[in-house]
Amino acid sequence: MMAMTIEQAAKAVGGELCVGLTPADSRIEKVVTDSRLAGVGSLFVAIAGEHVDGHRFVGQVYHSGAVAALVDHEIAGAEITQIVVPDTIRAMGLLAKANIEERRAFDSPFTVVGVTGSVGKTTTKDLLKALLSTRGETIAPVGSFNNDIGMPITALEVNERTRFLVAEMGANHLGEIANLGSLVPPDIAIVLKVGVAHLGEFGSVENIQRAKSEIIRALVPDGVAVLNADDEHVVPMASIAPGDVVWFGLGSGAEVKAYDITADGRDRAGFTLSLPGHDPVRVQLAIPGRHNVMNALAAIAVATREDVPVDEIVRVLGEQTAISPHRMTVFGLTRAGVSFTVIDDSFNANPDSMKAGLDGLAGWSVDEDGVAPFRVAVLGSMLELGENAVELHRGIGSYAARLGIDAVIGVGSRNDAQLDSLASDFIEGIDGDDETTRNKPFVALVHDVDEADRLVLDLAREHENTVVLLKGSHASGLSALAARWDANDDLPTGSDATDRNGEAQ
Ligand SMILES: CC(=O)N[C@H]1[C@@H](OP(=O)(O)OP(=O)(O)OC[C@H]2O[C@@H](n3ccc(=O)[nH]c3=O)[C@H](O)[C@@H]2O)O[C@H](CO)[C@@H](O)[C@@H]1O[C@H](C)C(=O)N[C@@H](C)C(=O)N[C@H](CCC(=O)N[C@@H](CCC[C@@H](N)C(=O)O)C(=O)O)C(=O)O
Ligand SMILES: Nc1ncnc2c1ncn2[C@@H]1O[C@H](COP(=O)(O)OP(=O)(O)OP(=O)(O)O)[C@@H](O)[C@H]1O
Ligand SMILES: C[C@@H](N)C(=O)N[C@H](C)C(=O)O
Repeated sequence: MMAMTIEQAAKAVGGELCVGLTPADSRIEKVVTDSRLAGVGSLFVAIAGEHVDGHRFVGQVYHSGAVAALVDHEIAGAEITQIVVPDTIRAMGLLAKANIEERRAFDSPFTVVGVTGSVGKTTTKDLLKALLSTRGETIAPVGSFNNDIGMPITALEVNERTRFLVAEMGANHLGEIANLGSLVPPDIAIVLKVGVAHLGEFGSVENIQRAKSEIIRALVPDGVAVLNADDEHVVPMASIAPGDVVWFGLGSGAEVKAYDITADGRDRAGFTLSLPGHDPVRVQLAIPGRHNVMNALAAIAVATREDVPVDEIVRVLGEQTAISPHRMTVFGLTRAGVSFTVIDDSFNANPDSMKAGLDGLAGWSVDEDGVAPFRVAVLGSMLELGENAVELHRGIGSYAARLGIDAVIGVGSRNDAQLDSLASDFIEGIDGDDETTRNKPFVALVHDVDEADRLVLDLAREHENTVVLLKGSHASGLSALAARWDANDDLPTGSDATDRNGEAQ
């Protein structure tokens, strides 16, 4: 972070300073929210969580070298100097704001790129970090740290040497992006897509559109809006842009545009990139998922604006295989003597990203021995969709069948009736869809990930070249199954495990 003393930090957050054994003019080196990460020069922000209240650790962090604690009530007897505020999360946001203002006042170029959208933020952030890092030190969030805790944590890493900050801004309520944008106003703001993620919380697509447009309103004067030209809900945001608008997409309205899109047998997309003032150039993405063409275009729009040469863009995107975990991560697995391929897209789910994941699975073609894939979709329920949830789940079941997916396993829950019922709606969507009845996939409803694990093994034993997509909301537990498979941990035991898994016990 930028040079800041405890006293200055207290002023920035409007807190009351309770000076302990650390002098008020001690410099803060970094900000942590976890006492286990506190070290010399740390400011520890105490946050009350679901399991423990971070205030419990205020007494300890002094002994790890921390210089101050941000608290919502004074901890009596603690040696460390404390800054007392009404709300520590809010205060951490104000500290991040002060950090960015300090950086802007420092005499060297610095650019904040804000990224929002219903899908693709983290992927775009990862691609952007790789591209902008070729021009200067770039800070970007860990994973999808995109809320009022994660974004300030990221912004507080900015120091004198930082050239770019990529700030991911997420929301499931109106006003959240406005808040993030007021803390860290972007110089460039990307709006990827207005979809239906968190439709239940937002109430309507129009509200999602309003929420995403908050990032444009938060732009600095003359800030640049990078907008999806193909999304009817994003296009109107140009009317509130304070400066230049850069359009990306596949249609005629785009200036940063992809055409002649192809995909290899692992669904890695290639496309011809058209950029104003440049000859068309071929780009091959190293990450799977045709949907990532749009994310790549948004990142390219910013990169070209920041003078990353086109040949560098082509090279970086062609080499960038790693994005944040559980997003279309592909790995092979031999489990209980059975080999299959996993596409782990289990970070979360909504109808747009479910379709993208299923498209990715459908995009797999014959293996090197010419064996056609047996494509299995293991789908957990999608949460936060409100009154449209049943219909949207049925629509996904029917979408999977129409893509020709060979097997659909809905993963419900023994403990959560809503998760269980929505998972069964995937199957209902297939059963009730006349257009798919002639070519129906194998379908099954299971009630926990152990059952899904065993069933996938059965299918993979029967079918050579089985490819399995894992996709569901966080609460569906599929990311835990992905982690279990990645580590190739033991098979679950269960009443029928011996029969099903034979030698695996
Ligand atoms: C505060 C915190 O970090 N919480 C994390 C913690 O939660 P939990 O309640 O279990 O915490 P604890 O009770 O264990 O601890 C409380 C605090 O005490 C600290 N502490 C603990 C032990 C100890 O020995 N010493 C300590 O100091 C501890 O560090 C805590 O500070 O753990 C959970 C599991 O790992 C985390 O999930 C939880 O993280 C919270 C939720 C969080 O907000 N983290 C941010 C860093 C963040 O940005 N996380 C993002 C999630 C982003 C998000 O939620 N986004 C919104 C909007 C998305 C909208 C988008 N889809 C769109 O369409 O725009 C969302 O609703 O999804 C991430 O991790 O990805
Ligand atoms: N442009 C896109 N169109 C459709 N689906 C997409 C797109 N980009 C990503 N996805 C899907 O969404 C999943 C999550 O991607 P990513 O983490 O980049 O999105 P996000 O917006 O950051 O999500 P969150 O808000 O939950 O952090 C991907 O694994 C993929 O299935
Ligand atoms: C976990 C949270 N950030 C999220 O993305 N929730 C949605 C509903 C999901 O898990 O799919």
